[in-house]
Amino acid sequence: MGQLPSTLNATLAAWSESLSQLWLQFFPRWGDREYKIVMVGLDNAGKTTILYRLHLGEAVRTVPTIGSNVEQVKVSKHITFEIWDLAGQANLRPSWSNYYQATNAIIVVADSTDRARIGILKQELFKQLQHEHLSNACVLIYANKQDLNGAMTVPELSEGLDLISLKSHNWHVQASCALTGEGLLEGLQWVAEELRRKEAAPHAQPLPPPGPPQQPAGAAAQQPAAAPPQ
Ligand SMILES: Nc1nc2c(ncn2[C@@H]2O[C@H](COP(=O)(O)OP(=O)(O)OP(=O)(O)O)[C@@H](O)[C@H]2O)c(=O)[nH]1
Ligand SMILES: [Mg+2]
Repeated sequence: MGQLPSTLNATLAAWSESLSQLWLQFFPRWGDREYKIVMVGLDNAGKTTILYRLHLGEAVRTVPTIGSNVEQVKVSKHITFEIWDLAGQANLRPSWSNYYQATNAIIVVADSTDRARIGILKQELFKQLQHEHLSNACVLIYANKQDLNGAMTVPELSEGLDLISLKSHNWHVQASCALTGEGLLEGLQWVAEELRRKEAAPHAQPLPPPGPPQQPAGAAAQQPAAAPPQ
């Protein structure tokens, strides 16, 4: 059999690629899906430790984050989360909203031993959830540092954050220890289930389409995956 001319070959390949992209767009359950998650919380809560525990499977040494870290975490065969870890220091919190566009879920990390600042975390939580780009996001709260003496239990933390009055968003509190990884995947599985449930709902608001990661306005330069966390 004769060979197809190379231009025809290239055209056929391009068509085939476009068709498969179109297919994935209309039948996303049959293709891979990527969702954007933003992780916030006060300084020293354990956000960066959580991100790298999930991404690398080990506890890394951290320094306080200035800017952000972002990594991909695969939660199932077809679902990948792009998780943004933001800086928790008080003067850096105003930058959080620069990252919210097209966010599917927000993770709030609490240092469960930090009883003194639970009121500040509550204020931040309720303030952030008023942001228009988070109106359709579900909320996972990690009650982190459960390995430490005096850590608030999940009911104690829920009360401290007054979650009973949080009606605008679906939320879930997950006990966790970032050093061992305990509870981290369970939390992400809740998020995955929430997103699946929303997509399956007959009148679900459309989720932002999967696509290349967006560089948030004003975001700090990203580190390569292998660089040590900030
Ligand atoms: N015992 C214990 N220590 C933890 C846990 N998670 C994080 N840490 C420690 O808490 C400290 C702060 O952790 P980070 O991950 O840097 O905190 P962060 O929330 O990213 O802080 P910022 O970047 O300043 O917002 C580090 O010394 C971590 O090792 C945990 O589950 N248990
Ligand atoms: Mg950090």
